[in-house]
Amino acid sequence: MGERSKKLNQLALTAREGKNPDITGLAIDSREVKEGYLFAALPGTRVHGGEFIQYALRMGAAAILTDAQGAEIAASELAASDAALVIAEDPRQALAYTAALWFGAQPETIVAVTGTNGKTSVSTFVRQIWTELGHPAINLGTTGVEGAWTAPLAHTTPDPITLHRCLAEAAEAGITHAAMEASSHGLEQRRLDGVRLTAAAFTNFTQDHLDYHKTFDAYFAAKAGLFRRVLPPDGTAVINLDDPKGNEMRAIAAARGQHILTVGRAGGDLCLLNQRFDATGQDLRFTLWGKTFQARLNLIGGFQAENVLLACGLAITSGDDPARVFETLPHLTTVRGRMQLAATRSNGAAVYVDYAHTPDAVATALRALRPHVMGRLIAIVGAGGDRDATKRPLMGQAAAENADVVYVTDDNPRSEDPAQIRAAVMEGAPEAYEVGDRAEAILRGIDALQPGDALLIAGKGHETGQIVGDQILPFDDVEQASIAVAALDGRVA
Ligand SMILES: CC(=O)N[C@H]1[C@@H](OP(=O)(O)OP(=O)(O)OC[C@H]2O[C@@H](n3ccc(=O)[nH]c3=O)[C@H](O)[C@@H]2O)O[C@H](CO)[C@@H](O)[C@@H]1O[C@H](C)C(=O)N[C@@H](C)C(=O)N[C@H](CCC(=O)O)C(=O)O
Ligand SMILES: Nc1ncnc2c1ncn2[C@@H]1O[C@H](COP(=O)(O)OP(=O)(O)OP(=O)(O)O)[C@@H](O)[C@H]1O
Ligand SMILES: N[C@H](CCC[C@H](N)C(=O)O)C(=O)O
Ligand SMILES: [Mg+2]
Repeated sequence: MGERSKKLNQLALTAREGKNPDITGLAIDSREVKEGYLFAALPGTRVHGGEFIQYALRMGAAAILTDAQGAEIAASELAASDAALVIAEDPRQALAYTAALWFGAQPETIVAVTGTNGKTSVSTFVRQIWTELGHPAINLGTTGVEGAWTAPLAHTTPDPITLHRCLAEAAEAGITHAAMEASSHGLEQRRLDGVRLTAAAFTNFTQDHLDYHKTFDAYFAAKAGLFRRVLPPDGTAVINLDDPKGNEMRAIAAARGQHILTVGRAGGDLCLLNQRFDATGQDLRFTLWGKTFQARLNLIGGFQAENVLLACGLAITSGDDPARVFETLPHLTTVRGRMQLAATRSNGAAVYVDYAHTPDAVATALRALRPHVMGRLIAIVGAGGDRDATKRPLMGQAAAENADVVYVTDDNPRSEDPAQIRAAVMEGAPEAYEVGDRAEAILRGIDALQPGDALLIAGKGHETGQIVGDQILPFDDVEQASIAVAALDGRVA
């Protein structure tokens, strides 16, 4: 029996007596099962994975991990099979710990970031800081695996098999430091269980994902799971105190015996005293435990200072000298698709691409640009299909309140009627121009730019495709902005 199979057995997943499978791999999807695999048949939102046990057994599964319902669904097939059956009360949790044991290795230092907005930004900045300080590092999340090696990921927080495979590959490749995003779906579905976290950060809490979590309380509880359950008692919680939910999250972390490092403008261990903006970024003055520091940040957006200080908090709590951490700040670079200067018109007007896809993010991104704009601020906004529908009018409203001109366009309609999504966004922005075709909206927004104006193209950030029905059509806001500027100004942007 292989070493990994022994570990699985040690886990004593109540394996069926007398059956001793020689496990060769793990799968969460029956279509990926190969001879000797353990298939995790999980309860889903559309269907119970138990429906696929029969297929998995046919493909050679040697063990099935499921719950009582899954076992009942496939009772007759399981009775006729030699495969070990593991019935767990929470099979997602059991799978996550099984994957952690199976893949084994993890980077020594792993930190996670949760919050409605800013996860990708903070985890990317932590990785950039670590890299500057000479640590082999990656970040993993919405933009995939980035840093010392890169790979695409389907989810912000991957399923536990993908996640633990990725962490093991990273550790085996010599990566010592990893910063990851903890999405609320990922926390709720226990995708992070078994990850040996040393610290975690909380950015902020505003509306998103109510389609999945149903209520704000349930959404918050999912995020709090990072500090209540996943981060161990001797870890460090880095908390943004400026968010109205910051104190509640701090109390949750403290009750679990975690060390606390607070970040904020109004106070905190790491306290932002002053920001002075200019055309290419900002100069910061801040204190750490009462001692004052200054640093240059070549990043647009007041909120990026909060993200950067949270990242500093994570780096410091992971053992790096604070003064050295702060010395890296002038070297931090724009996170792909976050307040990214995509093009400049020949009249000097700037075009930014940003991933704002929540009401708070749309407001924050537009407010962040205001100090940099002499003329009008123009916004292009849309909302994704098959996602929280209640945020759509609020996103429109956030655009209408914070921009001078608004274009409402399509984001990723997915299975929904794009016209209906646009209508919902327009409820909050009745004066907006409605231009369904995203490329045309970008062209029109850029055409409207006068000297001193700026345009924010919100919603898709780094994405390189537009999801329409079952298809992913190539689409890249940065590229479209360049094409539009070239067409209008007769030159390459
Ligand atoms: C709502 C949600 O998170 N769904 C995830 C969930 O799917 P589900 O529960 O609906 O699964 P299902 O379709 O009912 O199927 C049940 C089970 O049967 C299995 N199955 C299904 C078909 C088959 O032929 N064989 C088979 O074994 C499935 O793998 C699944 O385990 O479990 C699947 C397997 O792990 C995920 O792929 C799927 O992510 C879907 C695609 C998704 O879009 N998730 C998004 C919303 C998401 O997770 N986003 C977060 C947040 C991003 C943010 O912060 O903004 C992220 O971390 O990316
Ligand atoms: N600290 C912040 N406060 C408010 N808004 C922010 C903050 N940081 C980023 N944003 C806004 O949110 C957008 C998404 O940022 P980012 O990708 O870092 O968030 P995320 O939490 O990873 O999002 P996702 O849930 O899609 O993974 C940015 O493009 C910006 O508009
Ligand atoms: N991680 C986010 C991404 C949203 C991006 C936006 N372009 C959209 O499609 O809604 C989500 O799955 O809700
Ligand atoms: Mg993200």
